[in-house]
Amino acid sequence: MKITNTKLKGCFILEPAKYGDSRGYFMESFNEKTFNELTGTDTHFVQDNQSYSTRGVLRGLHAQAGEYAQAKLVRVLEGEVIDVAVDVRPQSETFGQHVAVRLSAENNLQLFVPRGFLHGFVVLSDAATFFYKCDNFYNKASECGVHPLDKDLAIDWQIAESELLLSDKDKEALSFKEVFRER
Ligand SMILES: Cc1cn([C@H]2C[C@H](O)[C@@H](COP(=O)(O)OP(=O)(O)O[C@H]3O[C@H](C)C(=O)[C@H](O)[C@H]3O)O2)c(=O)[nH]c1=O
Repeated sequence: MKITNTKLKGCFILEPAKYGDSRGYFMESFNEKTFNELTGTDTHFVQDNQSYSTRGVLRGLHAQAGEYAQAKLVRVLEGEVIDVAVDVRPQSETFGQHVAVRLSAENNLQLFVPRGFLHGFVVLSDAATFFYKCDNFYNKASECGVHPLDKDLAIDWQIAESELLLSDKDKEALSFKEVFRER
């Protein structure tokens, strides 16, 4: 397992070791001991999520607030996405900054999104199966979101806006400044 820092403290890109042979390949896609040693965290995931989306679907930017905040380890089982994590940790020096990482079944990369981040992704391939581990349970009442095309965040989703497909919830999401007005 290789780990790479991003410009956002605690947000890492991980690449599992892949063992190929004449049959195909094997990899440990996740190992708690290895993960915590490499990230220097004491993370225990409790819920796995999976979603399937066609090209242009954008899910996000979401987070759960307060005691139900979730760290996520995200990866793509099929297809390709641009995955985005936005730092909204109140005291962070990189508050409001984001990373955008191309994750695909091909490149086998994973992104660790710590608690205190907004998260979202857009599908670039014809379809994508997205899989992620969460270190806290789903709690609908704690859900919060920011519009993914927010002008202040200025995220480059690398796809024409005309191709995007958002849920009504995401279309109606507040702007970054409306959600974090006190900053
Ligand atoms: C997140 C979640 C949702 N649901 C139910 C609630 C709805 O009936 C249905 C679809 O939920 P939603 O439209 O919020 O799904 P996404 O738009 O993919 O949301 C996710 O999108 C971005 C990428 C994230 O990082 C979050 O994990 C999550 O917010 O699944 C559950 O039952 N459990 C869950 O953990």
